[in-house]
Amino acid sequence: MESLLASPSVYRASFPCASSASRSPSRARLAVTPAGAGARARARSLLRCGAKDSILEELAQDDMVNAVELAQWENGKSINDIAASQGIRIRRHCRPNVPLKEIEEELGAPRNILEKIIWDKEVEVAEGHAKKPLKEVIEAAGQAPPARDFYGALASAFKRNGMPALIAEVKKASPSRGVLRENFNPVEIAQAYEKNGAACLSILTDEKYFQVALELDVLMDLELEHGSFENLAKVRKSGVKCPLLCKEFVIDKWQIYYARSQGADAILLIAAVLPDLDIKYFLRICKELGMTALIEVHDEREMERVLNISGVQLIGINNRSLETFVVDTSNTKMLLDMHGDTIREKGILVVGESGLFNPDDVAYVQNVGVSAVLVGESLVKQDDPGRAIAGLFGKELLH
Ligand SMILES: O=C(O)c1ccccc1NCC(=O)[C@H](O)[C@H](O)COP(=O)(O)O
Repeated sequence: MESLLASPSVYRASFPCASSASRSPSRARLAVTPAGAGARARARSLLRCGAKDSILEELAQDDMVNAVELAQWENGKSINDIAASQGIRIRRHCRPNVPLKEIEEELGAPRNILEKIIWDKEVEVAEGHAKKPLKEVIEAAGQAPPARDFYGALASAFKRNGMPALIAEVKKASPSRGVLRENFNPVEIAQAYEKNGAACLSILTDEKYFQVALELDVLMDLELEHGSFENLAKVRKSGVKCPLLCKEFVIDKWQIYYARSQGADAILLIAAVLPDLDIKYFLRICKELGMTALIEVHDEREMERVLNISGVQLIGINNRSLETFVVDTSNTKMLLDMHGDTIREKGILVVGESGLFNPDDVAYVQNVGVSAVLVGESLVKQDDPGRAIAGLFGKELLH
């Protein structure tokens, strides 16, 4: 773990971002990426001027980053330019210490709820860095009990049941659905899910948008609150054995180390938010920590991007657009009809996410090639979320 403790100064400066959006965390990362002698030399000198970071060293020695990515950095493109060139519509403000009003004068209001969530997350993560410096969080991650095998648990549950493995979601509320469960006891729900055959659990850690019962328009005007990983830690400490997914809006490595320190075995990476280089870098961190990354896509462009990244084991296809909230399960079929062969060749396991309510829905996504499902609303809303699992699958799941 020691090799991860210190990073070159470009990394230490990544939060808060420098004042201009062009000096972004992603850009800082690009500064140490390879693909050509110049890049390697720059990477080496950055590694020299800071301390050792094994992930950076590894990135500096292989060809994970292509020439286009490097050229974008060399031409001084901002994180938002780079993201837009990859079809990403979510913009970053990269100014966590600036009042939102000022940011909105420059960028306009957030274009949708996902962008709003990310803008708030930038502030929350900067506060996290200030309260618990990265070094401390990395040390805590290193001292946590080893991560459980999230991918392996899904693969064996799929085999055992002949049905998609279940990642059962522990969430109180969501931006699209409001409050799902008034009497919310995350530990009780997690234990009931495990008892009734869930292979893994997904724990929402965003406090503002997933745990507060408010109408969307009110939510959009709220003052910022701190994120919470409390439920994750509580479930981990309760004796639940299932591997746990930290369902977070990850934009910075601090969140991954923090999640690990709180007991997460897997983390969500959203392709609609993260440029390729961030995904590659975060995948490396997950690997070092023994964690699984669930990489979420919603459309064809995101799927193509993710399939071009090596080391991806688990792809989630979200049937819900996080920008419009429209849910359409045929999205999974459409993307698997197009890319199923490549996915099978690469041995990637696919998770069908959102909008699954009954055995027909589960059979539908299974028939198009899904090996696991991520389900929240249809379970958590029931009086007995554990027993609701048999209702969802049309039979009891084996442990
Ligand atoms: O669900 C939302 O409203 C939402 C809004 C913005 C970002 C993410 C959001 N949800 C995350 C998810 O996609 C679901 O929690 C997950 O896939 C489970 O879906 P469901 O079974 O439909 O609760």
